[in-house]
Amino acid sequence: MLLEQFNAAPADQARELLKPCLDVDRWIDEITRARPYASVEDLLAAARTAADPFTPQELEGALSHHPRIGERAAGKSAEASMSRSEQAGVDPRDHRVTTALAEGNRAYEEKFGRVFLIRAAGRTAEEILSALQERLGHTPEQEEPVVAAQLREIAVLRLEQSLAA
Ligand SMILES: NC(=O)NC1=NC(=O)NC1=O
Repeated sequence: MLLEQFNAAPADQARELLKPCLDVDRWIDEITRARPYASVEDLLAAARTAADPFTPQELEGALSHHPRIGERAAGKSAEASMSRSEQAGVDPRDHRVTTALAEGNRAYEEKFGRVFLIRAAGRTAEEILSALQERLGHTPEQEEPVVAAQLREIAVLRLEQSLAA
């Protein structure tokens, strides 16, 4: 959908485009209500700051839509196909990488009680693994803003893609 269409669309269609980017109603509402946007950059800037900070409940809800790193999202939904392309840097046939990621994901989930989330697009498996190791050393308080920032980065990338589509 192009910017002009996004600006002019009925609110529920605008919301449908935003939801696979980041499933936080307050974020979707704020961006939808602030239409029309003069440029794609203005819209992406709004996406970077809307509904900031997220509540813990909003974070948990949004995280539930993201498959683990190294696990291919199944299905044909916009979300699943975007997730698969974002994780293109992780070769599921590279057992060293997939094993290390599986172990890191498990350790992270044990420590933080939620899935390890990272903006995977543009990152190699090695870069993801080193970020995972580094973040395993965080306290929950240190980690929460990092998770929120990664969710936003993914949301902005997905929104940019959806507007170009
Ligand atoms: N657990 C994750 O980090 N998942 C993901 N990161 C992305 O960039 N896309 C995903 O699906």
